[in-house]
Amino acid sequence: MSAQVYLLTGYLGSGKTTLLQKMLTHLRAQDCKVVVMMNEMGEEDIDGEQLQGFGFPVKKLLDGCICCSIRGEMTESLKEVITSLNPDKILIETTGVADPIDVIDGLTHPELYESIDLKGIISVVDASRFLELNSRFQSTSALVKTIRNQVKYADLLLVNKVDMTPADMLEKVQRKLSELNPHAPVHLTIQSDMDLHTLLSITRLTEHLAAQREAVSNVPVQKSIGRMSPMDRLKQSLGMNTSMPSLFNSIETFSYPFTGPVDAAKFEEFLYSLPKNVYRAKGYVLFHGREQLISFQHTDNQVHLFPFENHGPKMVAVFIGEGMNREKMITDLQKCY
Ligand SMILES: Nc1nc2c(ncn2[C@@H]2O[C@H](COP(=O)(O)OP(=O)(O)OP(=O)(O)O)[C@@H](O)[C@H]2O)c(=O)[nH]1
Repeated sequence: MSAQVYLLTGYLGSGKTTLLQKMLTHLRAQDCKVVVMMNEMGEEDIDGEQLQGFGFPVKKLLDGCICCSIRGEMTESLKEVITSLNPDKILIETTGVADPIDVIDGLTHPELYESIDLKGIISVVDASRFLELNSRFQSTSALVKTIRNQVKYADLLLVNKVDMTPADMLEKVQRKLSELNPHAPVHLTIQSDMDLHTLLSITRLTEHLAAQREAVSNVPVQKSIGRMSPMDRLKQSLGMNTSMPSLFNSIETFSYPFTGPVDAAKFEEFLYSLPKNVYRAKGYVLFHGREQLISFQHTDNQVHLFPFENHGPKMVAVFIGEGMNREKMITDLQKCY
């Protein structure tokens, strides 16, 4: 059985550890095998110390951010945690400056894919500081992009520190959050306090959105155009693909198990022609006429293929993106054999 993974994200000091402690108190009362993975930027593990008393193993990833410098370490730690502890649930608290896209990248390592069930991305927002943070840095800065992605890709938003936030500011924060992510349920909280049964029953928004997408494609255009831009409306009326940002803005992943060796040139061509909404592809594949397993990596239209010494991993491809056309991608992959 795969381990249910909950990813806690949110800017520095927003209330992630406070929430984690509440989740652990709740889970301690149940017969549940839990592992906590904590990531801190420095060499000192401050928050981890606060979690020692709960009786669950705490795996620490220090001195780097799991979304970048120690992403590989997170993958290795996860593999080790899953094989040695076989937990029901893994709670991962990221650093405040981690971009969820990159963390998902670390979580979707082809060797981990089937052992992990990402239940959801929970984002804690400090309501008293969100507007200031959002405008303090240049809108193009990497940090603002990260802060926005923490909201944009959340499956559930905790708008925390409501006790420190004036009512008019709170209203503005909520408006801004719903512009960035119109789909995630929003919970206003003090000390990250919310119903934990609801929190733990979270599901990925992409699952709902896929159902919505199907429903939308079956209804007359007029019924589905309410939230589209004029350009998208025009495109849809012409039968073209729309970007539909407000409808389908959520990061999703899927895996494709290869059924045998593929043609090297065709597969490389497939990778190079992946559309821009596929942010990442990676996995292991066998090519016709070659014995060695090949590890492949695709990002931003760059493709890297290298022989992989270890024959252990399965032949599988993992994709990360937004609004991906899975059927077309699978059809194209099947043409590579
Ligand atoms: N007033 C107020 N303080 C809060 C609230 N939630 C959390 N805090 C306090 O804010 C501080 C930071 O909370 P943490 O839970 O450590 O935040 P974090 O997101 O884990 O912080 P980093 O690990 O630095 O990213 C702590 O002192 C908390 O007690 C709240 O709703 N209201």
